[in-house]
Amino acid sequence: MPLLEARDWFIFKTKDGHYFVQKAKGDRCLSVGVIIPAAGQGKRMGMGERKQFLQFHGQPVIIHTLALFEGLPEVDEIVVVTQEEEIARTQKMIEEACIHKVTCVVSGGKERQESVYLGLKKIRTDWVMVHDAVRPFVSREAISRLLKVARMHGAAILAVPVKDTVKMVDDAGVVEQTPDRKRLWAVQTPQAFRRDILLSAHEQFLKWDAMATDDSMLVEEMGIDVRVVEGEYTNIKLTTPDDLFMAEAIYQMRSKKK
Ligand SMILES: Nc1ccn([C@@H]2O[C@H](COP(=O)(O)OP(=O)(O)OP(=O)(O)O)[C@@H](O)[C@H]2O)c(=O)n1
Ligand SMILES: C[C@](O)(CO)[C@H](O)COP(=O)(O)O
Repeated sequence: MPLLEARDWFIFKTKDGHYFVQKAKGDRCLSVGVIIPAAGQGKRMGMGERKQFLQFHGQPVIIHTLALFEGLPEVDEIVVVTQEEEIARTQKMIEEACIHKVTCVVSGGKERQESVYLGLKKIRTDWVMVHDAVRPFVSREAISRLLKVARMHGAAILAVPVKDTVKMVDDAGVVEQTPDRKRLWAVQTPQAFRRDILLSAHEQFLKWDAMATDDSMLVEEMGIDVRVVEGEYTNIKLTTPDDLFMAEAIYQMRSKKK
């Protein structure tokens, strides 16, 4: 919760004593950037080509994702983070696809978190969305909902209610606990933050030498409330080969709607 709410302003105090002043009513003149982490190996997909570069209906997966953000008026800048050896090829794909909002393609790190941090140090916008290159199906409507909430509160993420029952299981494969499903959400990207909040969170985790599987966790650990915005079940992350069948079904469903 903000430390102080004065009419149009929030003042946040984080666990390690940082203060952030957040203008409420989502100051629309603030610039919005997107960091696209695309430096993964795609081990679980298990294909020769890294999954972010797999051809899908005539374009690499990453280009489908970038084209979406290129077409969003709210987005001022895109920074792509990829493997060092993929930078030249990625830049060429971006040029050929006429993606003009990409200001730079930078080399990523061993972990997703490091890649995002390297992108964060390059981007200069007031607001930052972090979106996985391998989530090509997020909708413009969901992104607009996310930005509206983030502008009001400083941090927001897309997520969908969990459909299956989820259990905590110990190392011996024995069920330890069944959390209340009504309170469980499957988290997606984009995740949207004030850039200063996200940068401070990443730098704090670097000091702690700690890891997180999403950017929201870093901000949560700073004691800042992160709002959940309902996403869509079609906003899948291409992770394992079966996801490609789902991707084809989503693509066909959307083509029929056009
Ligand atoms: N060191 C890393 C690891 C992941 N990513 C990116 O983060 C997104 C989500 O990561 P994930 O789905 O786990 O991709 P991979 O790490 O490639 O998958 P795997 O764990 O199967 O290797 C992807 O766009 C991936 O390219 C990244 O930029 N840098
Ligand atoms: C950030 C994320 O997409 C939210 O669900 C997910 O945590 C990424 O996990 P990955 O193992 O790096 O794909």
